[in-house]
Amino acid sequence: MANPAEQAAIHTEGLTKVYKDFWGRPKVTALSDLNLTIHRGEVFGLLGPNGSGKSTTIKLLLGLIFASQGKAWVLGKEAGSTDINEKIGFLPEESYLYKFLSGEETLRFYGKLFKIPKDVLDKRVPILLDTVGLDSKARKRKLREYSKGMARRIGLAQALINEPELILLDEPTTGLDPIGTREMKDLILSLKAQGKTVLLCSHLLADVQDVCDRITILFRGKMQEQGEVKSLLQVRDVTQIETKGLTDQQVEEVRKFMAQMGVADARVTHPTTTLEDLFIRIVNENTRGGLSSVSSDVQTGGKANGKAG
Ligand SMILES: Nc1ncnc2c1ncn2[C@@H]1O[C@H](COP(=O)(O)OP(=O)(O)OP(=O)(O)O)[C@@H](O)[C@H]1O
Repeated sequence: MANPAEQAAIHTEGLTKVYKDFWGRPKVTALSDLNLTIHRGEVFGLLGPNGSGKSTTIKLLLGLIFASQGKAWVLGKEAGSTDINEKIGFLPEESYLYKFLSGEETLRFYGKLFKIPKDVLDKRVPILLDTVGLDSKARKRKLREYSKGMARRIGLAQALINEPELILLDEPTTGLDPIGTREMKDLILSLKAQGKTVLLCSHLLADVQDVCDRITILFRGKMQEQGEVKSLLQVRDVTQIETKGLTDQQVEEVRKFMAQMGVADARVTHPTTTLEDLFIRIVNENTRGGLSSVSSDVQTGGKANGKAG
């Protein structure tokens, strides 16, 4: 039988973290007995309110802190093994990038840290900047002039500089407007299409619902729920039939038919869209070039009010 510790992108068994105080006495149980298997190629969501143990889990997977009990494997090796770090990309909640470097210089700098040859970087850097939607003006500007959305984009490009197999994203849509959020979600889906594994930590439930195959919900360090997004959200005792273009009279016929079948509380309504879809449709309808032209307006239009962390 396949061994999940070797095969899975991430596998944990009884993973527990107890933070200790200055005197070495147990202070906070941040993570308790986490058993998790994330398959290669899936987008997996780690959900939970503030303080539920999401960042602790990421730090354990990256080998930045040690488990108090249990074990974690990443890409078939024990978490923290030096030879797997180069296969991992990480976008922290706050990107600590150098404010005096431009977007392009930032990527070259991190590329050099990974010892990526110059000729490879010459090709990869512009492709990555295109991928995250930083145009030719934006990529030359210093990060201290970047808006929060731009800082998030360059943070993601930096996380991808080593062409990682596994990408850990901590609150990737923080600070992004609805258009930037939609683009980030599309990017996550394109990473999945390239066969990458993505672990997405967030408390923004709509974002997670849109892109994740499976999720785990953490609360006070304990796993509360785990499964496929679709099946977790399915309301099993309600049947929904969708169709287009029914006249009011036809709707009335349907209602009568249901009543004849003995269905007392049938609701025949029009579905609602999401606020995000509505917002993006309005922006698209009012912009000649659609979404991409809006994001480049935002990048070049002097909206550099936020700070790159
Ligand atoms: N270094 C530390 N020392 C002591 N307690 C800590 C430490 N780091 C985190 N904690 C505590 O562990 C618990 C889990 O924290 P963690 O940062 O993992 O949660 P989180 O789900 O990532 O929260 P957030 O969404 O706010 O980032 C919290 O109670 C937190 O206060």
